[in-house]
Amino acid sequence: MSKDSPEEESRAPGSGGGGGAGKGGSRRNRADDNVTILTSSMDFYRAGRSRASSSSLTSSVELSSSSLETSIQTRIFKIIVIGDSNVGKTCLTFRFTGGSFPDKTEATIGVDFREKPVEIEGETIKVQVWDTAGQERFRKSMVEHYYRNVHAVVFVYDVTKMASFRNLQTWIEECNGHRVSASVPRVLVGNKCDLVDQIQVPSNMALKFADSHNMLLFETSAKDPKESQNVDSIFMSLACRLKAQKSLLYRDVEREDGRVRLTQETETKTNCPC
Ligand SMILES: Nc1nc2c(ncn2[C@@H]2O[C@H](COP(=O)(O)OP(=O)(O)OP(=O)(O)O)[C@@H](O)[C@H]2O)c(=O)[nH]1
Repeated sequence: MSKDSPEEESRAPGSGGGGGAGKGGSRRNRADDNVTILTSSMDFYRAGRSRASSSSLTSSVELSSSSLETSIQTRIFKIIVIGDSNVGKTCLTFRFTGGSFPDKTEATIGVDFREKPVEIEGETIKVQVWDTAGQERFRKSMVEHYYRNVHAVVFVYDVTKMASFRNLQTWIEECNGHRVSASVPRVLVGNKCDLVDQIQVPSNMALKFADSHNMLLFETSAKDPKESQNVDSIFMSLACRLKAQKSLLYRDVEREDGRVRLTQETETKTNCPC
């Protein structure tokens, strides 16, 4: 799973830049407190080298009362990026949110979260990307926070490291073990495709795995600027899907420990521009 996992032990990279809760990871995440909006059903679509699948669900919204109005005005989608250490999670999130490849990275400790506002069908949405730690020792205390109120999950492997692909099953099990609904959209990303001479994970093998887990597959490179659009597609496909799923029809409001709990009915729209 990670560098500390049974299959592979690896080095300590490091999260270049970003705006995170970051290193150390034990402080409370502001981002985790606010929004939970969520998912229903809609067909996945193909984008670049991606494959389609579908799923459905109902959901609930939990907003801290003080931020209720603001949160409804600007929706925030929490997307977590999961996978072995060194597969390029930091670089992918950096590429999407900052538009570049970091010169240098170090092992992510806890989490780094970065936000990018995107416009979809006239609505500005904040895509909040949680770059998680791949090394077990740097993620232990944070795992609950990763999965809490998550809207979508990006599983990453390194196309030049078969072990990182094999470990995906463990990452998926961890995700399922944290009660992440099967209907929360998930995608699979094979990173480092620029290293063409070193590829160990054939596309057809990855595709088969993605299909069997109802996920889109993106094969891309955080490093190669020509692939930046494909990197954007990973997150935009999820944002479009989440937006389409969320027509908020509040049915029930109840107060719980100073928080307002809203039950929402979701409605599927199919006019996503992506
Ligand atoms: N060639 C190539 N190298 C990459 C790519 N993406 C990341 N790397 C390199 O892979 C190493 C690890 O990248 P990170 O983004 O730090 O990996 P990580 O998955 O965030 O690692 P942890 O924080 O330990 O979980 C760094 O040396 C990057 O420069 C890519 O697309 N192509």
